[in-house]
Amino acid sequence: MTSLLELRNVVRTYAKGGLFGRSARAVDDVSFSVGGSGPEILAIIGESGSGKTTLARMILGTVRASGGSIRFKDMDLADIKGRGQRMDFMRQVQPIFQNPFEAFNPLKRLDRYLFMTARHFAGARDDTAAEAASDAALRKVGLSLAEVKGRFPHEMSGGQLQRVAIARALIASPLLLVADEPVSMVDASLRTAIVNLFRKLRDEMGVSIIYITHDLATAYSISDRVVIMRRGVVVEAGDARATLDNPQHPYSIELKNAVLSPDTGP
Ligand SMILES: Nc1ncnc2c1ncn2[C@@H]1O[C@H](COP(=O)(O)OP(=O)(O)OP(=O)(O)O)[C@@H](O)[C@H]1O
Repeated sequence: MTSLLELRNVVRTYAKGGLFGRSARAVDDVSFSVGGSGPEILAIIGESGSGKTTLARMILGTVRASGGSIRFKDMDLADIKGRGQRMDFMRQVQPIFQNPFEAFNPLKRLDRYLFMTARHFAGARDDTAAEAASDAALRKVGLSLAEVKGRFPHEMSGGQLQRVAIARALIASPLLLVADEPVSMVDASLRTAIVNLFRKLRDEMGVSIIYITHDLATAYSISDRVVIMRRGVVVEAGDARATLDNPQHPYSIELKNAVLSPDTGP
């Protein structure tokens, strides 16, 4: 089985400015794959500035790699051309952002986003079809269209809104979700619900998820594999439990010791 997503020696540099045109590597020679043996949750773990968001943007195709290759289902992202190919890729690879209040325009009703996605990515031809597709997706995240219709973002809680964002992504029937710190702005009590939802999406809908986080505890509880990054470089990668139970790299050990209290495990 070929991987759903494969990164090989991916590099992203940014100009540092200054007289000599120096550049810095936000992502430096990163290789890993996702979904080689069926749907999975891969956590990318690292502290602020380790290059996680840059990596997510390259996978979503919104930032170009400066070097290396990113292949989605055997198609190099650099070769995607024209609106048709771009829309097809966007349908299959959907983003979930950190702050759902920033993901939605506060002046726009939430159902507008859902209906628009249903029309663009789920082939809904009229209002009835768009409503049906939206309701079906909302039900997968424990909501319904009746609860969301006509409401503005500020009329929902952070946890509800993040579930609406996930439902919007699901309308497209994606194969891969790229979730960048999706629970860091959500109350602790709702974090587990969203984390459990990701598990359900993997198991029941066959969606693979790249779960980007600095939180080792949630990464441990949901991911199948982990990639630990520091300053743009992968320092350790492997099976989630094995890696986080027994980290080998000094940075991973430091991260584990710093973040987790002894009684919460891993
Ligand atoms: N557009 C940009 N221009 C210049 N430098 C950038 C740009 N985007 C990111 N960087 C730099 O690349 C490095 C990695 O940033 P990135 O946001 O990917 O890290 P991160 O792990 O996601 O951090 P955080 O969790 O704080 O978002 C940082 O040093 C950052 O300053």
